[in-house]
Amino acid sequence: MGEQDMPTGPVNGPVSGTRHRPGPGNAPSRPGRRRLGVMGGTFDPIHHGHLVAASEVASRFHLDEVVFVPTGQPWQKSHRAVSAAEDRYLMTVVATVENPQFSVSRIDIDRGGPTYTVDTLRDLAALNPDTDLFFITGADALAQILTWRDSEELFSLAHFIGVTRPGHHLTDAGLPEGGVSLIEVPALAISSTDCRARVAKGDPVWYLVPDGVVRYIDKRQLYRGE
Ligand SMILES: Nc1ncnc2c1ncn2[C@@H]1O[C@H](COP(=O)(O)OP(=O)(O)OP(=O)(O)O)[C@@H](O)[C@H]1O
Ligand SMILES: O=C(O)c1ccc[n+]([C@@H]2O[C@H](COP(=O)([O-])O)[C@@H](O)[C@H]2O)c1
Repeated sequence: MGEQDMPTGPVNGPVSGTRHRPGPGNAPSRPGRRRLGVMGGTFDPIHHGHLVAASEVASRFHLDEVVFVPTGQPWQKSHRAVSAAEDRYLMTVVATVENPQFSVSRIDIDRGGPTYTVDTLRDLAALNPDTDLFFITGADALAQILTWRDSEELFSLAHFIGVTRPGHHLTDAGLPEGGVSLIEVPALAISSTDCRARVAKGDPVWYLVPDGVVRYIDKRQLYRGE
């Protein structure tokens, strides 16, 4: 099945409101350049929804690598306490260590201050010459993108890939034409919020997050008092 022929029907809600069919067909493809996926997130904790999204986009967009970038200070999550950046960073390393295509960057943590994706992409572009950047977002994050800092500049720095997420409507309405691709990924109704709540209640998170992350949460006693 060719990329343009892939099913566009809903897995967990319609992929609609698009100006083009979902898929990588409108993503830039420039010969000789590296293709680097960027998966930004708070990862508190990282779960299989993040990993499946990154893996699926890497395959469909023929990416050479996906770098996971844990946020330093996620300013749009200031209404709740976020775990220490070092814990979120280490859980992300533990979760990705066995996949040779995955890596983790500390740039947003080490920059300090509130995390803005425009800074993430500027820094990654400077560190990676001759590379095209593909920023991966779930449907919920994509819907908020016009509230991000310098949102108009984002689309000149990277191609954005919106992925389906159970309970959220995936759309590129209002976003620059050609700047975004929408794709369907295997539906995993997992959120970090739910994982934290489960740990707080004493419910298992086995198989929602990688085994090493279950052990890390336990070792560091994360989310117990929430
Ligand atoms: N189950 C999922 N399927 C697809 N994309 C996801 C899924 N969970 C998170 N994402 C995407 O991964 C990125 C990082 O998400 P984040 O670290 O905020 O996780 P979260 O589960 O949404 O966290 P929280 O519940 O704390 O808000 C965002 O673009 C988000 O939309
Ligand atoms: O740039 C911004 O202003 C901005 C505002 C909110 C979220 N983001 C980015 O969106 C990604 C997912 O964020 P979050 O808060 O849903 O984990 C992560 O890379 C954040 O840095 C970026």
